[in-house]
Amino acid sequence: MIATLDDLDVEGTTVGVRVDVNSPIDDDDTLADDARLRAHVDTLSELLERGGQVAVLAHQGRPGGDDFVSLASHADRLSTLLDQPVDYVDATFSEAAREAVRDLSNGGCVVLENTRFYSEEYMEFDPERAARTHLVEGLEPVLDAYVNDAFAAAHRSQPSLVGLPSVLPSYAGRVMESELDVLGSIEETDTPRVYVLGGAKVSDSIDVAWSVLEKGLADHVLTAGVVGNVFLIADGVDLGDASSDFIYDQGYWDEIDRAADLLDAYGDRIALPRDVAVARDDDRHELGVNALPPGDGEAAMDIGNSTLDYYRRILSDAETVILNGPAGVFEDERFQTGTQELYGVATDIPTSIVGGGDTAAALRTLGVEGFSHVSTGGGAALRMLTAESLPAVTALENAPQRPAADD
Ligand SMILES: Nc1ncnc2c1ncn2[C@@H]1O[C@H](COP(=O)(O)OP(=O)(O)OP(=O)(O)O)[C@@H](O)[C@H]1O
Ligand SMILES: O=C(O)[C@H](O)COP(=O)(O)O
Repeated sequence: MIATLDDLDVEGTTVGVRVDVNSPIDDDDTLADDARLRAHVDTLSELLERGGQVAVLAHQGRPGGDDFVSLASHADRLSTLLDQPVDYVDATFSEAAREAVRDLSNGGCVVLENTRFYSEEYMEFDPERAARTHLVEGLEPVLDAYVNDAFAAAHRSQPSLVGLPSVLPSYAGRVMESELDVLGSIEETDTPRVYVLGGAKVSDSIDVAWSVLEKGLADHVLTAGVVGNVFLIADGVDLGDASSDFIYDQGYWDEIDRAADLLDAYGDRIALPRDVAVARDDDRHELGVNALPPGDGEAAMDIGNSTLDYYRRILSDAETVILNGPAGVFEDERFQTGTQELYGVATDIPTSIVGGGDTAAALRTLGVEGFSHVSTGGGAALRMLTAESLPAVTALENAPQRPAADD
């Protein structure tokens, strides 16, 4: 049983709130998209309005990446979204950070620096060991409680996610609560239930497919994106060198055998693309699977129209659809059709659940809306779809005793 904000006596309490605001970043190292920040506004404003002091903890990017930047511009944006001053301190658990937290008055909010600027926060620990990291030992003395709202990072066992809840009374924020509610009860949704697996996380998607087919949760699995390409190769289709090299370079070559095993075991419930789109003379050009391989240097970048017709027919009977990952390279407008159309069909299904940070961003760009639930999580949502436990959620379940709620 996980405690929520309803169980927390907030007035006068200093709360460390872990959010996931890992976002696209512009060339000047500032925030390019605030969707993930907006998702956490309810949790943060509730805590502030109920008289708490809030220290926000988050990561941005991965070491070495162009998006591995400070949270200064996130704090600026948060100030606008919360309509109140939000301090920022370029420290996470040092004396400077503790001082900034101690200085908070009731209803005050400070954003601490990118947790991953410190190496421990990019390592995986068990909760007991995570509790003895510098981040946890540095912050614990100035916090009364911990709230985890970072569902999208809940598959990581890093100190700010599993260490702090080992030593502080801990609660799920509103985002975490709603994600666990929806993604944790998929087996109760109406059938026929269809899973659409696209995007580029091939191993994770094959794990999900195994799990939902084996457990009888999926009436159909539709494949698209790089996942669909791997299944086509597993089915004996020659996709040409460009797509094959891409799959090899991404480290997914071994997944072809796993996809073939899955087709052997559950082929009657797995749908494969019937055509693909490639770039030819700078335009989109569709090729039926029978016309493959494509020309030299041409890669399968999207699903084509006959695949869309085929998938539309399967989806027309569905009561529930769960989608993860785009159907094609949506960043290139020639290859947006698959994602736009397929996800568009899904909005007409009574229960439609979408996972994936990139996917959610793509859908906003493409103007596709009207889903029952759009998850903030990519890897975390996929992991949850396999019914595996998430370390940060387990840490909340095992968190220490808490003070009683105010009502
Ligand atoms: N046929 C294809 N060939 C190459 N790349 C593709 C293809 N189809 C989709 N992609 C790429 O897949 C990427 C998104 O896949 P991913 O699985 O990471 O999505 P996601 O789960 O929504 O993302 P996130 O990790 O942000 O949660 C996009 O960058 C898109 O260009
Ligand atoms: O964007 C995400 O999926 C989360 O913020 C987790 O990021 P990570 O994959 O770098 O741990």
